Amino acid sequence: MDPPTYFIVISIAAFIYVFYKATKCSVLDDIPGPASKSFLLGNLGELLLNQAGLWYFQTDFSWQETYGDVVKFKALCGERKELTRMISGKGIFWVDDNAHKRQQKVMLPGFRTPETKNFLPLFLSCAASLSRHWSDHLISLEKDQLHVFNISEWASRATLDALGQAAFDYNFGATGNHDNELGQVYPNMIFNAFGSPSKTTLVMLELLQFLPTSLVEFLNSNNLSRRVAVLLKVANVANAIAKELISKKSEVLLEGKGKKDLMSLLVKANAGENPRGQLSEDKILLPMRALIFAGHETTGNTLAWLLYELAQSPELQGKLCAEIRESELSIEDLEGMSLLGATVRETLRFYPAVLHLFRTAKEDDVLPLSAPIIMTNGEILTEIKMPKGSRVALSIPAYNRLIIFGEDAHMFNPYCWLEPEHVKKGRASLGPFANICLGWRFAIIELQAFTVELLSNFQFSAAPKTERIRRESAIFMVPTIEGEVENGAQLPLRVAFAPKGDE
Ligand code: HEM
Repeated sequence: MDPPTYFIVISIAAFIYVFYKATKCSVLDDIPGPASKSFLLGNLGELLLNQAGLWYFQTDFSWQETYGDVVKFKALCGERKELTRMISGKGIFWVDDNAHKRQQKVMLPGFRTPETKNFLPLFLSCAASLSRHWSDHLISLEKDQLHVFNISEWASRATLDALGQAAFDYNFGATGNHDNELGQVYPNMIFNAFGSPSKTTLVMLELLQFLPTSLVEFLNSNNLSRRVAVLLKVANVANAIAKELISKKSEVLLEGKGKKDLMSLLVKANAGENPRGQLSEDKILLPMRALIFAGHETTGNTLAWLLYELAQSPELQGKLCAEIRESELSIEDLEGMSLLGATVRETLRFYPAVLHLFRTAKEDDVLPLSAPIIMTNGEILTEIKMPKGSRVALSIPAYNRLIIFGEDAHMFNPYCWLEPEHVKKGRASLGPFANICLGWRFAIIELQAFTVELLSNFQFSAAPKTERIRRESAIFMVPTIEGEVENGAQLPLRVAFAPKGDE
């Protein structure tokens, strides 16, 4: 078949499939939910073209309030695998079943509590490097002149450097404007690839996911669209650096001089596996891109949102500064800073970096419900029968505002984590710390270290554009400015030197 005919056949097959999907009846049809807004996109536009989470919990109209905690919505929602491959390679986020377990097992030793705690000095040093950069800039200004930094950009750069050093013993040079290629292509990568998509882009992305993987891989590898080009560029640079790093790590390990960064631990753990459980040489590259993806934009965006909240609340900022002043910077002290811990936890709840988890039932299954739901036909269900192939999108922003987090779950209130009752009701083990992220300890210590270092040196307050901040949905929750969304991730805050001592 020549390429044009092949393309026409594929397009017709895709259309028939889409038509079949859009009109097919399902046992899930009686679950309450909004009417479909578009034949091709269903309700996907409402989910992905608005501010992150808005459709679940905005006060004047919300899916959560109108339909409850389980909502049926229409979308093609094909397999997300190709999307995942393009972002993070065929690593832990792409593989299933046994391959997933193998990758988890090999990565786990790097994420245990003692190993993660060892990263504290390194995080503090990366945060100090950001502080120096900002200080130099502030010193160069006229006296009393306040400076507005794009916190989003700097948080992204600094957390990329922290990840590079902790995970790979590698300097991306993102904070210091060095000439590292990866340090240049990674910041803002997610927004450039996924931020503010048009309806056409969404339809194309959805349709791509119904084509055979090999064809999609071929199309993507040759596609010159701006968004795909961003991802390809990052993938190529990351793969080249990963290869260079792995060969260095293996040599060092063979000489018995392995370091304590995640990648060295991973190469070591893999070498210690029995040959059947070992990842092959090319597969050991896979975690690197997955780790950069999972461990940089997540903490970068969370840090930006945390500073945003502090800028809105001088009282909270002052109390945190006081707590930090009274403590040393050891790991024990960090653990003892209860308001700091509560603020980080509340930021993770209120601004969840990851917006959705997508899951597909591999076989007929039953989804138990924590509370009964009333179907449109009046039936009351305490569990949902999920036929094989059913797709579920878990909204983390919606989950994190459930009543289980308290009556004031719609407000940012770190103090609630200090109330013994709040934690006793089991909330501590929910949401932010749910058991799905390998890097959660890493993330908490990193966020604490950055907050301590930055608040020890600077004061944050709102800038003129701060009130126009939007929560952009770009796989992650990314801050942008109303009216300037096309300029990418932005969180402008005024930064000044912190008053010294009792000033
Ligand atoms: C604010 C920070 C973070 C948040 C909100 C977060 C959130 C998440 C979520 C929701 C998942 C589940 C994804 C899915 O199943 O589709 C996940 C998985 C994962 N995260 Fe994180 N993460 C954060 C930081 C980190 C860091 C710093 C690292 C590594 C340095 C990391 C490494 C991973 C890995 C390896 C997985 C895959 C685990 C598996 O599939 O078994 N994360 N994370």
